Amino acid sequence: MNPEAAAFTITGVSIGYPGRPVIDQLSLSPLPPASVTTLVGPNAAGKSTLLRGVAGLLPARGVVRLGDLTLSGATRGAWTRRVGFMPQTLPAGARLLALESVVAALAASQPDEGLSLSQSAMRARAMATLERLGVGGLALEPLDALSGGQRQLIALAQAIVRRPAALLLDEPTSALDLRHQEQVMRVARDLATTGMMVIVVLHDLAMAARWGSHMVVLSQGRLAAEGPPDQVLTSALLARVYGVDARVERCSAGRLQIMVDGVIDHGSSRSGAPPPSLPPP
Ligand SMILES: Nc1ncnc2c1ncn2[C@@H]1O[C@H](COP(=O)(O)OP(=O)(O)OP(=O)(O)O)[C@@H](O)[C@H]1O
Repeated sequence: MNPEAAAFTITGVSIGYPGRPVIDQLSLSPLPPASVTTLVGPNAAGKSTLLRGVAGLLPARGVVRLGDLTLSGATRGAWTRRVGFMPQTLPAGARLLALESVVAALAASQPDEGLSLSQSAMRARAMATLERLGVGGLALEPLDALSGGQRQLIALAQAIVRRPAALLLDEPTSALDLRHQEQVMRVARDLATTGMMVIVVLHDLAMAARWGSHMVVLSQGRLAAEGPPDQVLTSALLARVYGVDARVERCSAGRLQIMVDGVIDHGSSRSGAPPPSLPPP
């Protein structure tokens, strides 16, 4: 168990952009160490804004706490060493090799760690992280030359190489094939079993239900629901938050499946009809 393992709490948090409030006074139940929470919600609900705010990349009001450390009270270095963040996309134009970029992410945490890994130890840890994600073969490739999915895996390696106590992953599987999706979610779960608190933004609700023990649903910057996925995911929630007519069923393997029957328009239900503003086919 990670000795830094501690609950992650978000209380009365508001985050936004100049002239554009997005997250409004959000409070969640404490997210315990050794857990995977999935963060879901419609486009523009504020999921990325929330993660970026609690990662310390956007100004946030309210209290974000990891154990006895708070976002507002910690230095940026102390917070980012303990709270790892994987953005939706890697910044464009990075000229580094993949391995160098992971070493750089690790090196950035060194002064705060109170220990100084040698260059070769950092390279070894970075290489092991790439191999764990199945992309050791990309180590000497320039980031600019990688596919979208490959860049996503390198971004994940950069986030986890520091071994943070809390890990925030923004749609880590959006560009990945089925095998890599499975691999990434397994890594997230394995990291949680070492004591890490992991939050993962996902659009695939069945995947979110499968991999998370706790689900948070955001809608228009506010909390729509949270709790165990099989209690949160109901037809009523999907209608209210996503505007779809859908059924939630358990398949023979015991996993939740979502079957969407149509879009809810003007009070119609299960019509499957296009919105009235569209021309007839
Ligand atoms: N840099 C920015 N400046 C101003 N507004 C922004 C900025 N980034 C996002 N927004 C706005 O904040 C709101 C929430 O966006 P956010 O990206 O957090 O949503 P999301 O739930 O992650 O969406 P998606 O599922 O589409 O990725 C949107 O209305 C968006 O237009």
